Amino acid sequence: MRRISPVLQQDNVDSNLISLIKTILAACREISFRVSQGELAGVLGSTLGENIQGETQKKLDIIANELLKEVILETGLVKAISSEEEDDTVAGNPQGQYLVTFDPLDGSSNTDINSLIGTIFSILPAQAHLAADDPSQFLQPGTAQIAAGYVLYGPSTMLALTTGKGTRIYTLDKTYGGFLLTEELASIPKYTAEFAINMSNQRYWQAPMQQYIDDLLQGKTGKRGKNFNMRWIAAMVGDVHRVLCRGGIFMYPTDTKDANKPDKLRLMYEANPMSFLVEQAGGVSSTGYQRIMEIQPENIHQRVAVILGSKHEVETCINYHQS
Ligand SMILES: O=P(O)(O)OC[C@H]1O[C@](O)(COP(=O)(O)O)[C@@H](O)[C@@H]1O
Ligand SMILES: [Mg+2]
Ligand SMILES: [Mg+2]
Repeated sequence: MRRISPVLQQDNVDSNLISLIKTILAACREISFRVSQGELAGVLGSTLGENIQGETQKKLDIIANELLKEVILETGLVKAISSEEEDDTVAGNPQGQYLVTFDPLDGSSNTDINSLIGTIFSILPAQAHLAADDPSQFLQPGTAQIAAGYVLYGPSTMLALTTGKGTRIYTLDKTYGGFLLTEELASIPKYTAEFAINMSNQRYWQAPMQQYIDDLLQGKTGKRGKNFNMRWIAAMVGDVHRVLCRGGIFMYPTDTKDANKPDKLRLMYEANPMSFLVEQAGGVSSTGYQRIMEIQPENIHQRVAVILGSKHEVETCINYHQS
């Protein structure tokens, strides 16, 4: 099985970018180790703090954020970072070639039940004309991403990574200490009979999503003419991993549950990197109205509606939004 560096070299990835990716993965290996120690490492439970988005921070959110921030900035390759757990962007080397955004710990509510969690990251090009402490340098659409990936801390620790030449899946070999390629090119089946959505929000969705789900739930005897199964992991990283492995449609639509928060998932830390991975595996990712990677971000903590996965099913869902 192949290690990461030769695979990336074969894809003609710049040596600085390879070294940045490997540094991010070194931090993820450390997070993976601490996660596997659970209560023994004292990493479970909540802190007294909240992040900028008013969400209670888990101890692991903070630990993962600090680890990633420190190692990424130490490389000297990065001009600034932006994290879900940081109110503001953090400046690095003014000469750095890259910007990194990350969700240090996705699926925080799963930490206390020993269930799936992960780290999501995205790498953008630095903007020469903007200062290292200027947050507007991050306001680039997802199409500008140079690389994106996630590390899933599950029964095994797995990495999905793209640099724009397909999405590859690696598994952490804990004896050797590095990630080995275990799936050359992920390919999301075009058709699916599996959906993922938080059904408890149904009454708060907009009409097109209500109608799409209603029709889908009718099964074989309804308009769709087939039965669907449902899964919900409560960690986007776990749901997207399933979609990459066997297809499916994952949705977190706009809702009216909280007037201050019509959308839940974050564009820069969750939606864009996952969209890049999904598109590179032959899937589709949209808000229902627009390709997610073409959204021009207006602020770093912006949230968006997300519909992603198997091409035919996502396009069917998009049609409900456009009729
Ligand atoms: O509470 P819900 O509706 O199940 O939300 C689950 C969603 O929230 C998230 O956990 C948000 O991520 P964080 O843990 O990084 O805040 C997504 O990963 C997931 O899809
Ligand atoms: Mg998250
Ligand atoms: Mg998070």
